Amino acid sequence: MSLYCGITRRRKSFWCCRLLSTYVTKTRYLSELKEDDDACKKAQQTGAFYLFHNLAPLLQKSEHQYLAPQHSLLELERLLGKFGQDMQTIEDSVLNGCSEQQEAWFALDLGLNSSSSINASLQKPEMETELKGSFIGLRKALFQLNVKDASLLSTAQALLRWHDAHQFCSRSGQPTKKNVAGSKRVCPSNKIIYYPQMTPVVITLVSDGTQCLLARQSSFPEGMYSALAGFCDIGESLEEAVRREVAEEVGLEVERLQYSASQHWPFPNGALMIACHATVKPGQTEIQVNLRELEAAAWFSHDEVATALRKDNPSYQQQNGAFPFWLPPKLAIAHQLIKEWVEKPTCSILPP
Ligand SMILES: NC(=O)C1=CN([C@@H]2O[C@H](COP(=O)(O)OP(=O)(O)OC[C@H]3O[C@@H](n4cnc5c(N)ncnc54)[C@H](O)[C@@H]3O)[C@@H](O)[C@H]2O)C=CC1
Ligand SMILES: [Mg+2]
Repeated sequence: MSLYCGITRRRKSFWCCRLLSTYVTKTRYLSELKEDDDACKKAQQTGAFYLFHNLAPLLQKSEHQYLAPQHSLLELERLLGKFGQDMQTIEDSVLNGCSEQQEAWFALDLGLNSSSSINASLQKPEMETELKGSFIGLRKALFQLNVKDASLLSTAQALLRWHDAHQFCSRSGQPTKKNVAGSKRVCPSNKIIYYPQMTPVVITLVSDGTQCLLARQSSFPEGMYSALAGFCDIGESLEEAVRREVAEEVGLEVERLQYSASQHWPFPNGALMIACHATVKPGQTEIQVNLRELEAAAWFSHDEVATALRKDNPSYQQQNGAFPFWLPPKLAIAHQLIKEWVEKPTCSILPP
């Protein structure tokens, strides 16, 4: 008993003396801001704001990329004042991260929830001039952002969209109230709490050991092929979703599965992409493309895929009547999955 207490005491003092890492400190700070409205309001005073207009982020062009400018609360108040917007607009902002020095970051949409959407859209060009930037759709800008800004703006957009779409309680029909950080909404009449949600999507690179299977939808840019993707159905495990999607889309049965990585993806409405490698039995590679979902699917050799991966700037021009084959850009998890296979084609072949 006394020995046990001794160990406990020593452990306790070890934990107390240990300096928390920057990551842990930052995480705990963010968690406090999500729970404590007063602390979060205080953090807004010294925080930085990313601005959006109808879910399009404010960006500034710098050579070949876009940068996401930040604004202080003071700058924001000046801007809202100038455009005759209500200061209460700031209450619609959502917390989307913080710096290592614990400067909290927020996102605010100046075009949504406006008392007059006509007025808001009229003001957009003037706001852009005032802010020395442009509100650009995330689909257009995502691949020209650095990794940090892409991740921050994707999260912010998903949160802003979720709040815009969840203004009312689905049970009572009453308006719901957002907490200051925007990590939840509560119905004042029945106390139901709504939390922001992501939709799980599986993305699978199927291989037969020497080739990999890539497909394209008619909505993809010409010539671009990617791994097979699909929304998880309710009640499905990850493994079941992969097996079903591959069967539905190309008529094959996968037999082995290896998890690779995951990524938050802002389209269409904020998805959690879960990436896997999978294999089919040698000789069972005949594809039957489901044309309701895909425009085309095909097996590609290691060389073809490795060459396409090396292309930094895909050409959208037809060559000999066809569009050259290219792959999703680096930021997309599909790219990472394909790169992993090129570097180690056996990564999807696990012992049975
Ligand atoms: N980050 C990346 O590397 C990649 C991301 N993706 C993303 O994966 C997503 C899913 O891929 P798809 O092949 O389009 O999915 P999919 O194969 O499940 O087909 C889409 C269809 O599924 C139905 N559906 C079922 N549940 C849905 C839900 N919760 N939301 C929307 N539609 C639903 C709709 O009818 C829709 O037209 C795409 O929206 C795309 O943005 C796709 C490829 C690469
Ligand atoms: Mg699909």
